[in-house]
Amino acid sequence: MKYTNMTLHTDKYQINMMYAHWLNGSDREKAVFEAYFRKLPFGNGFAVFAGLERFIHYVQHLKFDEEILQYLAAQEEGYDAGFLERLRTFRFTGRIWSMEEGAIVFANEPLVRVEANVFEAHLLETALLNFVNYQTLIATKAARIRLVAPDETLLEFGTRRAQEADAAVWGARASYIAGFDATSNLRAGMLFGIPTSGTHAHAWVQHHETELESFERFAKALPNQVTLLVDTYDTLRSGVPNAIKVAKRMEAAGNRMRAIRLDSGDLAYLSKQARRMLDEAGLDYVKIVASNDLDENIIMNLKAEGARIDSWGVGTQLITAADQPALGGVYKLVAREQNGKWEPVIKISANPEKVSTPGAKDVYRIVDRKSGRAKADYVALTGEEEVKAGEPIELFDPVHPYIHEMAEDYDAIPMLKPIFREGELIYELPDLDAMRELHRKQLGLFWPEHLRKLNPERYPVDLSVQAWQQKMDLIRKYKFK
Ligand SMILES: Nc1ncnc2c1ncn2[C@@H]1O[C@H](COP(=O)(O)OP(=O)(O)OP(=O)(O)O)[C@@H](O)[C@H]1O
Ligand SMILES: O=P(O)(O)OC[C@H]1O[C@H](OP(=O)(O)OP(=O)(O)O)[C@H](O)[C@@H]1O
Ligand SMILES: O=C(O)c1cccnc1
Repeated sequence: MKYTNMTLHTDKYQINMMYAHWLNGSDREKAVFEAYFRKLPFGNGFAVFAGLERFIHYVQHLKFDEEILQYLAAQEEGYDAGFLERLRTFRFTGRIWSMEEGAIVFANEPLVRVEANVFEAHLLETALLNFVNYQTLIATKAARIRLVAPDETLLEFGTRRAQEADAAVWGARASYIAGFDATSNLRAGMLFGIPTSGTHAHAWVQHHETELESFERFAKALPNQVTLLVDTYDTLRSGVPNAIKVAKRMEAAGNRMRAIRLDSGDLAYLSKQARRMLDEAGLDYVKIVASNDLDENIIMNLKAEGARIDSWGVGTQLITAADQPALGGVYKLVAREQNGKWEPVIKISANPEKVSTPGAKDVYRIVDRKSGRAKADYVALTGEEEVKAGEPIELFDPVHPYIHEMAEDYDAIPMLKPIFREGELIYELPDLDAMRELHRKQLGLFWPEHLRKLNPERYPVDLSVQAWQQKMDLIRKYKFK
């Protein structure tokens, strides 16, 4: 890579706003921004948060080096030399709170909160949204696939179709957090410690005189890792019978074939036939892997058809989030410091869903003590004490306020964790297996109605009365002044 410094991985307007703040002398005024999305992807009932590790690394390594400063100096904006000098010593000195990777998250709740001088807070927007929107999208897609295949092995095969190299490795990581078992991408394996797995391509078979010879040679080369691709010529007449011959020879030498792979045709029919043939040959331990443009809908259909598939290889549809290629996460200013005091700010819109919720906020997952299940997420202003003390709180839907109830016997789990304080990293990033475990445990908090793939029941994200009241007051102020 020619250039790995990510500091200019931002939209030019951030630098222009930083410049204008610097010229006006407002660059050290404090601001609070929150990142959230307004609509869940894929019609799903939840999303899986991911992207924090990359964001932390980015924040820690922000540096306007000589090459960057020279590039900025040459821009037609004509930035003042004093501004460039200010950038030379730039580092992030603020505070950040975030959801943890693997957490179950919802629309209209803060996922990341940045409290910093406005100069620093602006710079982070683009990269933060870029990382979190993509990784959260892929983790959510992976979670949908995991939910339809709870007991099978899931292999991430997407690199060749990913939107370039970063998407491949970070997408592999996001998939692993949300329940995939392995990736075919060795770089993702090496960078993040994700288990890796690989079979062979049709080219291996085509490169030999006969399919049987190709299978034998492959089995000889990798006796502990033999998965044979059986659909190059004729799956049931040639591929499976040849694989059986090789498996039997392996048995005689004290080895066991792992699996066969089906990559075309009717995967339900072929897997049932192949299973029967393998079982009849006494090879019930040889597993069946399937691939070929799979997604959660096809996998669910295949299972409903009684397909005998132990392991699913999923590429294109997962890594490109093919049915929804972007998550619309946004980063909005919610408060600013004025004469040493915090002042909430609002963005009004003709579209009610786009009216922002003013004030710095925390998110609590309200878990009913009787059922042990999550009832709602409760978004409260950062200073509010009732929910922290477990006092009765009113849960009401901010879009339909007539829908409300009191919560009394609950545990409130604070969802936003402190990540940076005065520019110092204070969060210990868990390893990937701990993130997977966190994800699995969080899923267990929800009723299945909120998790189902098709038309899930909407999980409530409620505003505290104070947050709601403050929003109403500001709407009135701007609408009627
Ligand atoms: N029993 C089934 N029910 C529903 N969908 C299936 C079933 N079997 C396979 N599919 C899916 O149908 C699609 C078939 O795609 P397509 O016709 O392009 O594949 P093919 O012709 O079998 O193989 P190739 O990839 O070599 O073209 C794939 O997405 C596959 O996963
Ligand atoms: O289908 P995906 O979910 O993306 O999974 C990865 C695919 O990549 C490989 O085939 P390749 O793309 O090389 O060729 P093919 O499409 O002709 O099978 C593999 O055999 C899978 O079919
Ligand atoms: O290992 C495999 O079988 C594999 C890996 C990537 C893409 N298609 C298949």
